[in-house]
Formats: sequence, structure tokens, C-alpha cells
Amino acid sequence: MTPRTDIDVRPITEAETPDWTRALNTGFLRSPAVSDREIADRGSYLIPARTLGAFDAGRCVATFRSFPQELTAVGGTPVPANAISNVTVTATHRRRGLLTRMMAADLAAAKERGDVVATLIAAEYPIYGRYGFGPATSTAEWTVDVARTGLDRRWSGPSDGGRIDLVDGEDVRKIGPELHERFRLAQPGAVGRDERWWQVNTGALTLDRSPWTEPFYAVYRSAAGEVEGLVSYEADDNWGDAKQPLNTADVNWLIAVTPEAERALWQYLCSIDWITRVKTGWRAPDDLLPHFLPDPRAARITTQADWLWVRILDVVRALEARTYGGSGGRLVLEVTDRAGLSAGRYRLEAGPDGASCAPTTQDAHLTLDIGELGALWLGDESAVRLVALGRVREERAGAALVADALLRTSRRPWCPDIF
Ligand SMILES: CC(=O)SCCNC(=O)CCNC(=O)[C@H](O)C(C)(C)COP(=O)(O)OP(=O)(O)OC[C@H]1O[C@@H](n2cnc3c(N)ncnc32)[C@H](O)[C@@H]1OP(=O)(O)O
Repeated sequence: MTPRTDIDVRPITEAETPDWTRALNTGFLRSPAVSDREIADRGSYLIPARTLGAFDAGRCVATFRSFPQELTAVGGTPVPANAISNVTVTATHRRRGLLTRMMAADLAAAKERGDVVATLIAAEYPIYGRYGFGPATSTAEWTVDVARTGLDRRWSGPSDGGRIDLVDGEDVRKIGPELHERFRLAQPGAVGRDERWWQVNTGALTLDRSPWTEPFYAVYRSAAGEVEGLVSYEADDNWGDAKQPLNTADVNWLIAVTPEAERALWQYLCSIDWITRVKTGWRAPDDLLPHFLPDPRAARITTQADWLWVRILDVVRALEARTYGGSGGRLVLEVTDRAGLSAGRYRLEAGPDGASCAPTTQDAHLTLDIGELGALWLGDESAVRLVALGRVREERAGAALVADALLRTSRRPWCPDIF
């Protein structure tokens, strides 16, 4: 269909927040009803200049917003990211280029501002590749059959001198942010959590659109008294015909900065009387959990999917921000980018003491699109695989193997958050 040029795409005004929110709810197939409380809440965090709407005869028919974020690169350096969320086009106006117009405006502004990457969690796989995004992390959810784990059901606490205590939401707001800062700076692919995240996820701020039920929180402290892990979980109320408890513990989130804390928290969840199943929530695809269990097959993957998508806006800074494998090496990349934001030929020199990257006229070793570079950047994808798929071209024999030795990581990147 021909793009409609009479539809205005622009940042919204404060007065347009209710109309924009109705369009957002409609696009996500939620009831369009908008309360005054919801408007007040949105007003507290929307950034007007980065909240876009499309208006047809004064009515909002598409929504899009971005906000500042930090994304941890391989090696632990956080880079400034343009996080994109709340993307909708009303069904009556789809496939006329409205998303394309909003995306173009937002990415140009992010590039201008100096953001290194743009990030998002894609509702559907086919939407964002065309804009230069690549799937950079993935996620898995396990369901653990507690009876089959082989864990000792008599277990009642860590044997390493650490301890587990139940805490409340107020405690979590005190200890959570610092623990999470330690966690996310050691976890490539993780993003920052702001104060609002902790308020919404501990019930200090409740939202009309997602009813709040207070969960359980358990904290792991090491023998030295250090907070090293935290979990939020809920339990259902399910009894079998023979009057046996068949309850499921549903993990909202679990973060840990040591494997000991991680092990102890999973074992705690599998040791709670009445709990016969533990649903892990969205974990890293190479999570340690199954192997904490004497029988790892007791943990069955029930969801597996791409998660964080990355769009590189500044190739030089993105490649210089991360560390590389082995003793380093050299790679010349010919990067295509149909939006014209990051195209060029770049020479990467990576060594144990850091990396440098600059435009070059030297012969390219690999030719790839900016989306493929986004998929490779956090170390999860393989250049050899992308060559096999015809999505990366080797200009020099063996270059994909060199790229994998440099770019791939021993642990996989992970973004535990949705935004
Ligand atoms: C980060 C987030 O917020 S994820 C949430 C994304 N939102 C949703 O999934 C809500 C429901 N869907 C929608 O609101 C809309 O369909 C959107 C936002 C996904 C797409 O908006 P549109 O204005 O229709 O996209 P637009 O017309 O700019 O499409 C550009 C191209 O992408 C393609 N495209 C867009 N959406 C999809 C899709 N869901 N699946 C496959 N292709 C798609 C179009 O066919 C078009 O291709 P073409 O240029 O070859 O013709």
C-alpha cells in the first residue's frame, strides 16, 4: 500500500498522553480504557521528545518511545544504548510505513546523540531485521520436576556457611539495586534497572494495567555476610485428587553474583515443602541450573527464543568497547547498512590490552550487514554459521573462523529484563 503522507509522525505533547496511551493499549490488544492514574504514571517517565505518535486527522494511530539505557558489552564495559519500546500501529493503519517512519526518526536522533547501539525486545521475529537489528541474546525457561532432581529433600540451608532468609519488598529496594549493579556489570547483554523498576517490581508502585500480588523474596548471604543473590517467586495453590500438594513455584526473577548463591537459591526453591514443580522464568540459554541438579534431565526447557535485539549505531565505539578472545587478532569488515547509519569498511585490531577500530581502505575479510554484526557483537552468534546460512560472505578463506575466535565468548550473553 502507498505510504500516507498526510499522516503526521512527531513527538507527542503532554496533552496527547491519554490519546497516545489509548492507541498503545489498542495496538497491544489490551482494553483501550485509560485511567487518570495511568496518565499520571506515564507522565512521570515518558520523555516527550522521544515519545512519538502518528496522527491521522488529529487521532493517534501509532506509538513509539525510546529512553536511555546502559547495555553491558563483552568484558563488562557499559555502552549508552537507545532502548525502544511501546511500538504499535493501530490495525486500521498497518503496513503503510508508519513504523518505518517512526523508527527512522528515532534511530537518526539516537545516532546524532551519540548512542552506541539501539536495543529492543521484539514481539515478533520478522519485524526489526529490516531496520538493522540483529538477535543478540536468547533466553530459555525450564520447568523442574522436583521429585526427579535427585536433590536431598532434607536439605534446609547452604552448607558453605552462607544463609538464606526471606525478606520483604522494602528490604529488596534496599539491597536489590546494589546487587543488581554488581550482577549486570559482569553480565554481557544485561541492562541497567532504574529506581522505577524496583518500585514496580516490589509493589511500591502499583499499576492499573498489571494487578499486583505480593511475591516471596529470598536473599542469599555468604559466610562473610555479603548479599550475593536474590530471588522473587510466587506459588500457586494446587492439590491432587489424593489430597497431595502439587504446587508450582514460579520464579519472577533470580539474580546472583556467585555460583554458590545461584546454587543455593535454586536448591532452596526445590526444597520447599508442597512445591513439586519450579518454573524458572527467563534465564540465560546456558544457565547453570540444570547442572546444579544430580539429574539435569529433571529440568526441561519449556520456552526458548531470541530475546534482546541490538542495532549498532557506531561501529567503531561498539567494537572498541568490548574485549576479545585468545591473544587477539585483526579483522577487516565491510559493513552494509541500508539506512546509511553505520555502513563502511572497518579494521579491528584486538589484543589482550584492548582493541582499536578505525575506517580503512584495506581489503575486507568479511562482508556483512549491520544486523549480522549486531547478532555477533555480544558473542552469541557464530560467523561460521552465518556464512553457512549465506548471511555473511567470506572475502578471505578462514576469516569466519578468525572472527569466531575473536568474538565468541565462553559464557553466553544474557538480558534478564523485558522493556
Ligand atoms: C519493541 C516493541 O515494542 S515490540 C512490539 C511491536 N508491536 C506489535 O507487535 C503490536 C502489533 N503490531 C503492530 O502494531 C504493527 O504491525 C507493527 C508495529 C509491528 C508494524 O507496523 P507497520 O506500520 O505496519 O509497519 P510498516 O508499514 O512500517 O512495515 C514495514 C515493513 O515491515 C513489514 N512488517 C511490519 N510488521 C511486520 C510483522 N509483524 N511481520 C512481518 N512483517 C512485518 C511490512 O510488511 C513492511 O514490509 P515491506 O516494506 O516489505 O512492505
